[in-house]
Order: sequence, then C-alpha cells, then structure tokens
Amino acid sequence: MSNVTTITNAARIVNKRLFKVSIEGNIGSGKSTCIKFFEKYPVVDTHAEPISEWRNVSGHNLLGLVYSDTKEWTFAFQHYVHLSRLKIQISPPTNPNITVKMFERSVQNSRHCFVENAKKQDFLKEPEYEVLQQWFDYTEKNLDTSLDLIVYLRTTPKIVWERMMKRGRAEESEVPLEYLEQIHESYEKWVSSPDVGCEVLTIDADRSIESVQEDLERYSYKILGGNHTN
Ligand SMILES: Nc1ncnc2c1ncn2[C@@H]1O[C@H](COP(=O)(O)OP(=O)(O)O)[C@@H](O)[C@H]1O
Ligand SMILES: Nc1nc2c(ncn2[C@H]2C[C@H](O)[C@@H](COP(=O)(O)O)O2)c(=O)[nH]1
Repeated sequence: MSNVTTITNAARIVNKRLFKVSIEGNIGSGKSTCIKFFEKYPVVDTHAEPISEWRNVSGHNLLGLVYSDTKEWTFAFQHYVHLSRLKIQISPPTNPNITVKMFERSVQNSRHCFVENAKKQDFLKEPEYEVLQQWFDYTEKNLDTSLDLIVYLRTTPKIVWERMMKRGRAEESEVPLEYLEQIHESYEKWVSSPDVGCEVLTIDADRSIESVQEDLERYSYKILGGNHTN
C-alpha cells in the first residue's frame, strides 16, 4: 500500500473518531453566537466562518466584491468559500482529547444552498455552475467531508434581516430582505431533503438568545455526539 493511501486511511480513521457538527442557518440567525456557546467544552474544536479570510484574499475583499457585483464575483467567491470550508472540514483535531469538531456552515451548505440559489438567480452562468459541481463531487468522493449532525437555526427572514442590519457589517449594508428570503428557501429545501446525509436538529432561532441557548443546553448531549459510536 502506498504512503498516500496509508496516510489517507489513517486520516479517515482519525476523522471517524470525531463527531462532526455543522451549525447552519440564514445570515444573522445566530450561528457565531451558537459556536461561542460551545467554546466552554474542552472536547470541542470550534471553527467560526472564516470571514476575515474572505475579506482579505491577497488584499482583495471578496465578500465586499460579491455583494457589490454579484454576477461578476459569485463564481470566484464560491471557489474561495469552498476552499476555506474544505480546509476546516478535513483538518485534524487540534489535540488528541478533541471528540467533537463544530463549524459554522459546510461545503454541503455551499453546494446545496448558496450555489443552488446563485444558479436560480442567474448569479452563475451554466458552465460556472457545472465547474463548481465538479469540484464538489471530486472533494466529496476523495476526502472525508461527512457530517454527523446539522444544527439548523431556523429563522424568519425579516427577523434575521433586521439583526443583520443592526449588526452593521459594511459589506451587507445593501443586502435586500429578498435575498435572505431566497437563502431561507434554499435552506428549507436542503435540510428537509431525504438526501441531506445526516441528522438535522432544528432549533427555533427567532426567539431570544437566552431561549435559544436553553435549547442548546437541553440538546447538548446530542450536539456533542452523545450517541455517537466511533
Ligand atoms: N436569538 C437571537 N436574538 C436576537 N439577536 C440575536 C440572536 N442571536 C444572535 N443575535 C444577534 O444577531 C446578530 C447576528 O448573530 P450572529 O451570531 O453573528 O449570527 P450569524 O453568525 O448566523 O450571522 C448579532 O448581532 C447577534 O448578537
Ligand atoms: N454568496 C455566498 N455568500 C456566503 C456564503 N457563505 C457565507 N456567505 C456570506 C453570507 C454573509 O454575508 C456572510 C456570512 O455571514 P453570516 O452572518 O451568515 O455568518 O458570508 C456562500 O457560500 N455564498
């Protein structure tokens, strides 16, 4: 057996001991707040969305570009989002005591939510969409990007649009409510699909931070892989 195969198999074995959880939800649904909530558990590796990377790709703010000229920049942005999510999802744990890897959104989300919406809204040309799909297919077949659980923070678009505006990210200042409605529809279709590929724990995230965190505590056994067999 070649060294590459041996290393790949070893990585799969290490990865399999990890319970992998993606925190999913619309813009402003509370994903980052949720990730911070679980930082208190020493067995959990948390990974926030790498927005600072997207804002500085060799000096270029891809997040700003994709919102300023969506048709022009969606193809490039989705490539970079895929790369940044892949690095998180296939990286080994930071130490041997880690049993849970928790991250904000996933390559599965990019493929089945944002890229699908971009195609539907003509932000992507057909050949661009196909190129992205082939990237997703290749990485899904050749790397372990599997998920054990999706925690879906379900929200109402109007509520998260108001939170997004209040949060005040410069790049998002012109994002219309209609876009969050589109992303909401893409999420609802994806997480309710029989092909979603893992369990989905849905939490009503329209409620107060305190109420959401009460649910996160209540379901922490499941979210931290309590029933997970290695
Ligand atoms: N349940 C909630 N109720 C009210 N505001 C919230 C709630 N969860 C998060 N927020 C606030 O809304 C904004 C978006 O939260 P954040 O965790 O950054 O969401 P995301 O990472 O999904 O974009 C932040 O200003 C945050 O303080
Ligand atoms: N076009 C895309 N935009 C994306 C993708 N993943 C994230 N994002 C955007 C949405 C937000 O403006 C920002 C992340 O902020 P949150 O508030 O959702 O944490 O980045 C994508 O794949 N495509």
